[in-house]
Amino acid sequence: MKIYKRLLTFTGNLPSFLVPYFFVTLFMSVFSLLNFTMMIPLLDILFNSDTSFQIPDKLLTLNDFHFNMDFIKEYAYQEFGILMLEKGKLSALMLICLFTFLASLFTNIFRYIERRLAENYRRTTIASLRTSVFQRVLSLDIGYLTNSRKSDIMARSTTDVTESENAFGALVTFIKDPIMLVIFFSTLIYISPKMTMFVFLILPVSGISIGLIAKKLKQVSHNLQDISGSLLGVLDETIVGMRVVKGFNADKYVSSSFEKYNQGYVKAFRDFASKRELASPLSEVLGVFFVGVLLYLGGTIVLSEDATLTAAEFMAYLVLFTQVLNPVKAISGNLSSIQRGMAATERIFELLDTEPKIKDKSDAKSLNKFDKGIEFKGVSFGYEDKDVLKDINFKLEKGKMLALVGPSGGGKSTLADLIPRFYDPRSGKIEIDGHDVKDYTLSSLRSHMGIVTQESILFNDTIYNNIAFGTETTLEEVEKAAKIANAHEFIIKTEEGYNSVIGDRGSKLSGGQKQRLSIARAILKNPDILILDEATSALDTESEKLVQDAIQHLMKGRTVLVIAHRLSTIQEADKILVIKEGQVVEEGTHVDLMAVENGMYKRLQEMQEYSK
Ligand SMILES: Nc1ncnc2c1ncn2[C@@H]1O[C@H](COP(=O)(O)OP(=O)(O)OP(=O)(O)O)[C@@H](O)[C@H]1O
Repeated sequence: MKIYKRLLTFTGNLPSFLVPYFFVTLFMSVFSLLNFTMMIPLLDILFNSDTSFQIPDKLLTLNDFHFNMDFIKEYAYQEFGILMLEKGKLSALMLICLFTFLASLFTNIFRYIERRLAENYRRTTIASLRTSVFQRVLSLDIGYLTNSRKSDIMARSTTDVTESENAFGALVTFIKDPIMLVIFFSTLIYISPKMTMFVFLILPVSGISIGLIAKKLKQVSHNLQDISGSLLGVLDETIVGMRVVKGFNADKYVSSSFEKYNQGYVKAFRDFASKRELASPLSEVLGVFFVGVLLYLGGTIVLSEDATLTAAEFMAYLVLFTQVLNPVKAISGNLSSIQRGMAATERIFELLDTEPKIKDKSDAKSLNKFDKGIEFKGVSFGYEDKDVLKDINFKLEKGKMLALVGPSGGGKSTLADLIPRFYDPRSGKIEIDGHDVKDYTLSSLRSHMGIVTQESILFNDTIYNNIAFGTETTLEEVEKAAKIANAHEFIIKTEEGYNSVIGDRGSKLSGGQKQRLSIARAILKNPDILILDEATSALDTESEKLVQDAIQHLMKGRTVLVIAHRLSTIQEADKILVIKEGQVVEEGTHVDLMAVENGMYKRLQEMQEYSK
C-alpha cells in the first residue's frame, strides 16, 4: 500500500480530490441505499394487504427530529400510513415508485460525477507519473543508460505505466467501496444484528483465500513484466537494424530470439492467468454459499414465533446483502490488477529513485566565461572493472586544436566524453580555466561545448527544429548556420524547405546531409569548445568535400578537440596525441610526429596513404 500511497500523491493535491470524491461517494451510497430500502414498504403494500395502519394518538412531527434510523423509519411509516388511509393503496404505491425513481436518478447522477472525478484524477496522476519518468531518464547519466538495457527502461516507461494506470482505476474502488460498505453494513446491522454477525464471521474466510491468490499473482506478474521488456527490446532492435537483418539474411536468427522470449512470455502469462482466473470463480462460489446459508438463517428468524424480522425486511436484507457482495467482489476482483499494477509501479519507482551519479555539487558555480584552456591531470578511467584510460596528461589552450588519433578501441571517444562530464574520472582531474570541471554546474559547463558525434543524432521533426534544437532562434539565424554548414542548398530543394520533416532519426536524408545538419546545429550554438568525433563512414568525394568544408567553418576560432579517423584532416592541428590502449604513446605536431622513426603516427599515416 505504501507504493499506492506514493502513487496517489503524485499529482500533489490529494485532498482536493479526496474531499469532493468522499462526499460524492457518500451521497451516491445513501441514495443507492434509499433505492433499495424502498422495497420494504413496497412489499408491505403488495403482500401485507391485511395489515392495517392505525393513526397513533400522538403524531411525530419534524420538531421531534433526531438523526437516527428509528426516527426516520417511524416518521416515514407514519406519513406513509396516513397517505394510504386517506388516498388509498394505489396512491401509496405510486409514491413509492416515484421515490424509487428519484433515488435511482440521484444515485446515477452521483455515480456519473464519481466516475468523472476518479477518471480525471487518474489521467492527471498518470500523466504526471509519465512526465516524471521521462524527466528522470533525461537526468540519468550516460553510463547508466548504456549499462542498463534500453528495452528495460522502455518497458518501465511504457507498459509499466499502462499497467499502473489500469491498476489506478481499480485502486479508487478502495476509497469508494469502503464508504458503500460502511453505509450498507450499518443498515444490515440495523435490520438484523444476528444475521449480520454471521456475515462478519464468514466474510474474512473469503478475504483470506483471495488474498493468498493475490500474493502469488504479484510474484508472477513481476516476471511477466521483465519478459515483456525483453520482447520489446528484440522488436526495437530488429526494426532499427532491419537493413542489416535483411542484408545478412538474419531473419531466422532474429525470429528465433524473438520466439524464445515470446514462448517465455506465453508461459509466464499462462502461469499468471491460471491464478488470476481462479480469483473470480472462487469468490462467486463463496458468495452463493453465503446467500444460501443466509436464506436459511433468515427464514428461521422470520418463521419463528417471536419474529424480530418481517418478511419484507428479510427480503430487503437479502437484496442489500447482494449489494454488499458487489463491492466486496469488486475489491477482491480488482486485487489481481492491483497486484499487477503494484509490481509495475514498483518498477517505475525503482527507475524514479535511481539517482544520477553525475550531478551538480551543492556549491557548484557557474562557468560564465571560458578564458584559458582545458587540462587533463593524471586522468584514469574505466568502465566497470575494465581500465580504459591510464594517467592521461595534456593541456589544450584556448583557441588551439588538439587531435586524438590511434587504433580503434584505444579510448579516444572515452577521453572526449570526460570533458562534458558524461563520465567522471576514477582518479586525476580535468580542469577548465584552472578549476576542476566538477566545481562547475553541469549546464553551464555544457553550455560552452558543441559536440558533433560520429553518428548524426537527428530527431523526427522539421529541419528547422533539428538545427535550432530547442533554442529560441529566428529562421534567419538558422538559415545562416545552414549556409555556413553547406546545408542550405539541399534544404531549400526539399519539398517544404526548413519545414520538411526528416523522418525517424533523419531517415529521409543521405549520410552527408545528416552530417551537415549536425554541423549546422553546432554552428548555431556557437560554442567556445568544440568536440568533434569524425565520422568513420566514407562519403562520396563530392559529399565528403562539402562536409569537410563545413567542418573547417565550424572549427574556425574555437578550441577544438577532434577525434580524427582521416589523418589528412589534422595536419594543421596544434597538437596531436596518439592514444593506444588508453595511454598517450606519442605527442607533438604533424611535423614532429612524422620525424619519429618507426613511430606509430608515421605508420598510421603511411597505412592511410597506401590504402588510398
Ligand atoms: N559503455 C561502455 N561500457 C563498457 N566498455 C566500453 C563502453 N564504451 C567503450 N567501452 C570500451 O572502452 C574501450 C575504449 O573505447 P573508445 O570508444 O573510447 O575507443 P576509441 O578509441 O574511441 O575507438 P574508435 O576509434 O573505434 O571509436 C574499448 O575497449 C571499448 O570496448
